[in-house]
Parts: sequence; C-alpha cells; structure tokens
Amino acid sequence: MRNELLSPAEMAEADRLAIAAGPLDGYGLMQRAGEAVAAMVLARYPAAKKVHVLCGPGNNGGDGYVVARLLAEAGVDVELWAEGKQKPGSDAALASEACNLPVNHIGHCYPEAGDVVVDALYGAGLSKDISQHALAVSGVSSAERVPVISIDLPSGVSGETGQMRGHFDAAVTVTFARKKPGHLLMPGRRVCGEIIVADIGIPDSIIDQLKITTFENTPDLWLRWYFPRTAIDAHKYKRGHVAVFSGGSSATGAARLSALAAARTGAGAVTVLSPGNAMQVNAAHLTSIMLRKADTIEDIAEYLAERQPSAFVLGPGFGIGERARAFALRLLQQNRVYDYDRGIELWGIVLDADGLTSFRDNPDTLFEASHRALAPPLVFTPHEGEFARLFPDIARSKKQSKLAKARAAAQRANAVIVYKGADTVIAAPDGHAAINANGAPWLATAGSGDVLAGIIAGLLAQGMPPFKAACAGVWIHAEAGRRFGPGMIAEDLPLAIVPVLHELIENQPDLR
Ligand SMILES: NC(=O)C1=CN([C@@H]2O[C@H](COP(=O)(O)OP(=O)(O)OC[C@H]3O[C@@H](n4cnc5c(N)ncnc54)[C@H](OP(=O)(O)O)[C@@H]3O)[C@@H](O)[C@H]2O)[C@@H](O)CC1
Ligand SMILES: [K+]
Repeated sequence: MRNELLSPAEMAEADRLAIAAGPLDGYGLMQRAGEAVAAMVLARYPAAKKVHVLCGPGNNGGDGYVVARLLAEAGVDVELWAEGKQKPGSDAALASEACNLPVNHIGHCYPEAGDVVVDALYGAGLSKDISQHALAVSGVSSAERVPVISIDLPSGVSGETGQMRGHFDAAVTVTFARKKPGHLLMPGRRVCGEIIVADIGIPDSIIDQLKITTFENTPDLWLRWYFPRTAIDAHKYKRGHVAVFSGGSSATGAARLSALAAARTGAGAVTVLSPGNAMQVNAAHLTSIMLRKADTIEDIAEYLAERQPSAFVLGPGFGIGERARAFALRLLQQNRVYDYDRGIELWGIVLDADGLTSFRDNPDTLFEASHRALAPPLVFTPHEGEFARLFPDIARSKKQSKLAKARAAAQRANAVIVYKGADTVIAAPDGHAAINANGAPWLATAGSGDVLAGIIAGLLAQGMPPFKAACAGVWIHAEAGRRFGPGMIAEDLPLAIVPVLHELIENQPDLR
C-alpha cells in the first residue's frame, strides 16, 4: 500500500532504517530529494525568468542547495537566499559546500512576476513560527503570483498536525516516500497546492517495518478485501436489513434521507422506525422502504426479536433528550453477533447528530455501555460541534491534531469515530485511523450528514467491519458530492452514489 501517512517522527525512522540498510546514506537521500524537485521545476516551469531558492539551516535547506546546484548546472538563472546557521559537518552543510552559488540573506529577496520560488526553509524539523523575512517573501510571491514549490511541506506547516506557524502558499509541494498527516489536515492542506510524492529510494519494505496505522482514505484501504460482494444467491435479508429511527411529525426528512442512502448502498431491506404521530407523513413519502411504529422501548425489543436487523441509524432529526438516550442504550444492550461462516459481524449502530448530542450531560453512560464486552460495533459521526459536546476536554486541547483527537475519542468511546469536516478523520478504538481527502465544498449542505450515516449503515449491514465501513462510507459520500458539483442538495446524494458504487465494483475484477 502506498497510502500510509508518516508523521515526522516515523519519517525520520524510515530515513534511519533506509540509511542503515544502504546503499544510500543521508547525503545520498538528500541528492535524490533535490533531483526530484529540480526535475519537477524544469518540467513545469521551463520558461521561468529566475528561480529563487530559499534555504533554511537544516536538511530541508540541504535539499534546497542540491536543487539550486542542479538547476544552475542546467542553465537556469538561480539566486540563493538563506537564513539560520547550519550545523558544521551536517548533510545540509555538505550540500551547501557542493553548491558554488553566492548566498544572499533572505531579507533581500523580492521575487517578481515570471520568477519561481523554491521553498526549502523548513520541513519536518519546523520548531517555531517562521521569520518575518520568510513571511515577507511569501507575501510578495502571492502578490506577484509567483509560483512557490515547497520541499516536503510549505514552510510553517506542521507535518504532524497541519497547523501553521506562518506559511507559504505552495503551487506544488514535493514530499518524499509518503505523504504526511499535515498534507491532508486543515489548514495545512489548503496551502500545499498539488502534492507530489517522489521516490527517493526508501523501499516499501522499510515502510512496512514501521507498522504504520495512519492512512489516506483511498479505496486501497477497504475495497479489495472488505467491500461487500453481492452473492449470486443473495436473499434480500442476507444483504442486510437497516433500521433508521425517525423524528417526530415535523422532523422526518432526515431519517428518510438516511434510509434512502442505506438502500442505495446495497442494504437488502430498509425500515424507518417512526413515532406514531409521524407514521402518516412517513407513509406518504416512502415506497420501497418499509415503515414500522416504534414509540417505546418495548416496540424496539419486539422489532429486534422479530426482524433481527443488521444495522441501525439513530440520531438524524430524532430530537435531543431522554428518548434518544434510552433507545441508544437499549440497542447497546444487544449482544454483537458474529457469523463464523462468512467471517463477518452481523450488525452495528451508527449514532449521529441528536443521538450524540443527547449524551452531552453524561457521556459516560454511553461509554460504559459501549465498553461492555459483547456490545455491538458502534460508529459515531460527529461534526465539530457534536464532537465538542461529547468529548469536551479532548476538543479543547491546543496541542493535539484532529487526527490525535479522533483517536483519543475512539478509544474513550470504544467506537469508530468519524470526525467530520473538510478533512474528515476516521479513527478506530484499536488506533487505526484514516484522513479523507476527496471531499468538496458542496458536501457542506443540510442533510448531507444524514446521507453519510445511511451509507455507513448500509455497508455495516452487509457485513463490512465498522472501521472499513466508515472509511468507505466517507469516501463514497465525498466522491458522489465532488462529482455532482455545485447546486447539489442532500436529496441528490443517494442517487449520486450509484455511479460511484458501479465504478468501484467494476474496477475490482475479483469483486464482479
Ligand atoms: N533525514 C533525511 O535523511 C532526509 C531528510 N530530508 C529533508 O530533511 C528535512 C528535515 O530536516 P531537519 O530535520 O533538519 O529539519 P528542517 O525542517 O530542515 O528544520 C530544522 C532546522 O530549522 C530550524 N528551524 C525550525 N523551524 C524554524 C523556524 N520557524 N525559524 C527558524 N528556524 C527554524 C531548526 O532549529 P532548532 O529547532 O534546532 O532550533 C533546525 O536548525 C525534511 O523535511 C526533508 O526536506 C530529505 O533530504 C530526504 C532525506
Ligand atoms: K519547505
């Protein structure tokens, strides 16, 4: 897999292992890094009037000296600008010695329209805010529309968290071996431009040794082994039965959106569980989706015994309060069911929106229930506000990245957490996590989250493991929204996922 995301510490470990295994030493890796960037600059900007290379004191700057030397050798007009003191004898010092160009202080750098800037100030070793001089060059570059090529990361962006300490706005970021979380987490992602991952000679076998648990959410993560295969003899209930709880008579649309999405995702049967006072309005709007009255805990118990549904959605439009808490805790009393023949978990619960907010005053009652040994798999789908209500202390942390927060929450809740946003993070209680990157702004529309909850439930119902179902659901939902484009409303989404599903299945020969 090439979708692992390496933290700066993991990347340093990969470098260390690669150097120990040979044949390249640190200086050799730096040459390869510089070659990749120089080749990219030559290919993309053959008509650049001048290339300004900004070098910091560490190895990011070292890469910059290699780029400057190679571009000058290729006949490009190169000017070198530096700040900070190099460590004598470091790879960066060797790279600067090998580069014979004059070095100017960065405070005098004024790029002009038609030039290109190579930003080799700070990468993995960023440890403080970037200087006023660096910020000034960044500002002039933006004002003059001078493209910035950032090495490893736009200087000022943390590779670990995506947080920024001043920044460059890159047109292209060239990173090495694998992407880093900071390339995908906001706000860093916004300033990376196009991200190119260059091979500098660190083999996959070295990355494998690191046992990475953070990934970019791409189909590689879940399509081949885990995506539901519709068996030829599939009976509708074998393809899973999803139940979605509806709100009262004036708030039923959200549940129907979830229900429709679950059905489109391939669940064989879907039922809306409705309060008595909303039966009529739900009945007026449902056709293939079934409807059943569920006002009380007894109604739910009866339904569970009779129909053995395989996934629930509780929360969209449901209403905040005691009823939501009681229903959620009742579902959590059911034991998980494992189908040993098919090797799949038979059911799970997606808790969204009001289903989460209802526990804001006493989240521990929810977490105690979810930690019971036989409790069914749980997926929470909070946006930022809901996350803060359920995990206030984690949400407040200034130090932790969104990735770390989602992981901490997943452990505490013993649930898969889908921490939504432009950079949705999916985290499992066992520490596995993925960052989604195929979203689009049009997904931020009312009802979009209800559809996502339904897609995930549809996948859970078909036996997909909860973390994989959540990852696949987020990706499919985002892909459908991205392809639909401007003008999309949530009602469009359940149908828009269909071509995405077709393509996923067609692209996997062993899934046909
Ligand atoms: N390892 C390898 O084999 C390979 C690594 N490669 C490359 O190395 C890069 C990582 O190199 P690195 O670890 O030297 O860190 P780097 O980002 O250059 O910064 C550290 C220096 O900057 C300083 N500093 C930090 N922030 C600052 C600020 N805001 N303002 C001012 N100063 C600041 C910091 O100071 P200190 O924290 O020590 O006070 C220290 O002196 C990586 O991104 C990739 O490009 C490739 O060549 C492939 C092979
Ligand atoms: K940089």
